[in-house]
Amino acid sequence: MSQFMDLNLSRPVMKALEEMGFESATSIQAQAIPVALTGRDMIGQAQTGTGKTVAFSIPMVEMVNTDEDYVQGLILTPTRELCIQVAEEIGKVGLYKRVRTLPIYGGQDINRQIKALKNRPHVIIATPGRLIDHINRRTIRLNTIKMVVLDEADEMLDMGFVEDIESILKTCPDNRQTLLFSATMKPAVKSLAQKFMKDIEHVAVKAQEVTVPLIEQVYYEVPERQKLDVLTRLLDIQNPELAIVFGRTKRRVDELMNALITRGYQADGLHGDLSQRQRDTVMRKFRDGAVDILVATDVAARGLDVSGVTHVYNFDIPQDIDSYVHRIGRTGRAGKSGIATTFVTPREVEHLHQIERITKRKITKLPLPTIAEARLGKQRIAMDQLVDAVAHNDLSGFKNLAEELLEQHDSLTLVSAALKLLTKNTSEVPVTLTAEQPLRVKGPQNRSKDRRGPARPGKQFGGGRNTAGRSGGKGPKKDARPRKKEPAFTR
Ligand SMILES: Nc1ncnc2c1ncn2[C@@H]1O[C@H](COP(=O)(O)OP(=O)(O)OP(=O)(O)O)[C@@H](O)[C@H]1O
Ligand SMILES: [Mg+2]
Repeated sequence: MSQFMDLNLSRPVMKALEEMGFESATSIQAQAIPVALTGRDMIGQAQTGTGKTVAFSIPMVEMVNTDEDYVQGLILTPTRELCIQVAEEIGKVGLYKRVRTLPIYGGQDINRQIKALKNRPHVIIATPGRLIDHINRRTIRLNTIKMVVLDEADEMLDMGFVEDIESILKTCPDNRQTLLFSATMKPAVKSLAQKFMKDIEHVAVKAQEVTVPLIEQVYYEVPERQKLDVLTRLLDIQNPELAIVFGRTKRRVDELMNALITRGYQADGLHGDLSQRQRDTVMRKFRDGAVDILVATDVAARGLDVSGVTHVYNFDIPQDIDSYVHRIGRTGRAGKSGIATTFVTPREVEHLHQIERITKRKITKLPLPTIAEARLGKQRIAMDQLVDAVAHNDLSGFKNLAEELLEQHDSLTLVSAALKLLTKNTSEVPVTLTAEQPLRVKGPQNRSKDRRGPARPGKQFGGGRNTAGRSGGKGPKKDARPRKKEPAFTR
């Protein structure tokens, strides 16, 4: 464990880190920060949830000269939610240095952004599409940029942002510093790096495994039409603090969210067809714990850091192995443990084994949960609620009635009745979901349904070359128009 103290950081940054409650630097922070502070270009790779955001936020904040009122730093992120989150994190690191930050993302009123730009932010955090819009309108100029960070660089390339990113990097001064971070890398990133970075230092935290050991990984072989019952049984048994359930398509996410609500769970959905206002509301409710189940497409797979996510469920097996790594990485963050559960239909079992082979990690097969186990789980939840009420509620207004009841019935019967009333009885309400086709990505004719663009040798199910992915040469896709970026069948 390294101390931040050893990294030669400025006082305001040290004070901010202290306030954030960080005692020591994580491995990637200890390794990447000194390199980045020298001004060198860097590729940083470390497992999910290991603090890469702070690893680039510190050098960024240290680099900014707050005596100057122009944009000096740029951070690109693949999704809007991540853009907001990274802006908040860097805002915290830069608080005492008074670094002004501004998130710029699609779906938000552009005039509001133009107005906010008048406050002369030092660091802009942006999704590529919207940034390009601003560059074209000349409302943002990048000729004063000293440092660029690409967070989740591989994902941005996968999403078809390659042309946008190239044109953004071309607009920045040649002598800028470029940092690139992700938990997963692939050849396309290397070729981007070769084109736009100089004298690159590779900082990779040597991990035994691609996935985080603190995440327990299990799977269930379950026929498509039984998935919902199995999920609700698991939710009853496991009673997650917060859970993310990943579905393959937007339709799937909508249907699943409604099904869970029908069965009495507090769920909400996130995907690219929602308005930005809806997306913001969903994320806020999930972060506040007002909903405890977030049903989402892969739009939530990358970078999102919500504390309290104890469980991730892959209701549908992800389209590729990197997506698996990032999805399950929404739990087991910052040293906490988590459980990642994947459903595979009988025809998809081979995909699961491929994930095991490539991540070099066994995923344990478990027997399907029974109705009896789920019933017991629900009763335990009811019991917890009752015990919680005993501990945290002022019950004085109920005591007279309670005494009256105890004159007529014995306490065992009364408590049992209270438990019965508290036990959820909606978990088996029949709901039908539209069936998803099993994952098949072997032949080119199936690839048209593939979320991912370029071939990723050894990482993609089936291994063959992709012919119709998202970066199929159809030009840049703007995040201002999420529908284009997120094919209906994928997100
Ligand atoms: N030095 C530290 N000590 C304790 N917690 C930390 C430290 N640095 C970061 N964290 C916390 O760890 C969590 C994960 O950090 P972060 O989101 O940066 O991970 P990441 O490596 O970017 O993961 P991903 O690959 O999923 O994007 C955050 O809640 C962050 O506040
Ligand atoms: Mg991250």
